[in-house]
Amino acid sequence: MASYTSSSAISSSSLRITNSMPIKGLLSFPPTPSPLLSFHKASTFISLRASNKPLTKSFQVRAVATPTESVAGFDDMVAGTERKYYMLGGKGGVGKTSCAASLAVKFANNGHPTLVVSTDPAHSLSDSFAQDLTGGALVQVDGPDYPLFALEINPEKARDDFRDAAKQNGGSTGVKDFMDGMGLGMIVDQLGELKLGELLDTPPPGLDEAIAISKVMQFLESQEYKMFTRVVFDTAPTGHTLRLLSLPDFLDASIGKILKLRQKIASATSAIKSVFGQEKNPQDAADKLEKLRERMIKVRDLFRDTDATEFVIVTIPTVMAVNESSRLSASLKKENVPVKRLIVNQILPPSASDCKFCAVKRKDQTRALDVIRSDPELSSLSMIQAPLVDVEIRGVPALKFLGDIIWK
Ligand SMILES: Nc1ncnc2c1ncn2[C@@H]1O[C@H](COP(=O)(O)OP(=O)(O)OP(=O)(O)O)[C@@H](O)[C@H]1O
Repeated sequence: MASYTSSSAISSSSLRITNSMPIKGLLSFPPTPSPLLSFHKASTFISLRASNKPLTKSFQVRAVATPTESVAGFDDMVAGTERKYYMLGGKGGVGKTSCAASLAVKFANNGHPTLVVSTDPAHSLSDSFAQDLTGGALVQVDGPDYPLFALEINPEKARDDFRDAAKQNGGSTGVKDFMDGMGLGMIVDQLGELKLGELLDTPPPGLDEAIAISKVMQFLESQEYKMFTRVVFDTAPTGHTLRLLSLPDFLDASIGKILKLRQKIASATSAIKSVFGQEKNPQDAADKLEKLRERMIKVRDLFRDTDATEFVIVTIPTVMAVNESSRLSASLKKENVPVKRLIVNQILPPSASDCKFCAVKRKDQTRALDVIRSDPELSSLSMIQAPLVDVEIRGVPALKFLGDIIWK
């Protein structure tokens, strides 16, 4: 059993225990990974700080742990230099961002130039890293050993781009009215069938995210971003993710139809041509839409690529969250999205003397864990148990701490 004191480095160069309290246990700080967590003390204070920088921020994390049922298989996740994508998703508030950010930190500390992307319209990556990552551009995260960049995609901006491209290609209600007035009923019918006006004016949940992910694909195709060998997505809560999965197919079909329609209209009458003549460069708009369509197909294929992609479900030990995770797992399987791991986050740490509240809570959690073990969808997944720690997980040192517990 390892014993760490104030002089022991608990990680690669960036972190050091700075107080004098000993930590005893099998906490898996490199280089001594352990398959089990078992603590002598239920909780121990450690203080972490970035060693190469002035001690502007020092904080304490109460290290708590609980026995894990299986390990994450991080060796497998970190192996190879070809690019891999990890998408973390689950019910709102279960800890998706914390788990995604901790995985990204761990990849970066293990030699992978890593990109972590939030496609959740309610971003919390900035909060998680305690760094301003807003603005829709790549921002380098301070702290990890290898480059770690974060990107919060602005879904509204992405949607506006899409809306503009689609409008220029005949999707707007204005063009629809015009064509109606011209007696081109057949085309109007097709537009009606596409329900495009509705789609663009009140986009269904998930559209933003689909477009955001397609935007990320656009980034990743460029030479500048070729360096990233691990890409971690912090996705929106379950409902959005589920809709997102069916959206690329839907959009693929819709955009294909818009493009065909555009061709038909363009050759129909010169009057209609003049409508499209309002575009500065109609060919540009068509190309933009065609590119978006291609990226949508890539996104769809990426979700199903067993070699390159894995969807990790994050849940908490409550029956409600577990049931939702089960439905998510079923939907992902139906869509042929590869899922192997389930993180059960915020498990109460062991304690010799539970208060009444904790005892009831623990019983509840045990019941939820039993539900997972007997759930036909979830029982086959590798279950990773992550402890509830009694401080907020904020900043790289704290994320490293969490990551070293979860990703082993
Ligand atoms: N294992 C844990 N122990 C203690 N606190 C945790 C743990 N995991 C997450 N938290 C805290 O729970 C809160 C929600 O976590 P997080 O933002 O990661 O969840 P989320 O699923 O991404 O939420 P949302 O659905 O709102 O995006 C944060 O304050 C985070 O610090």
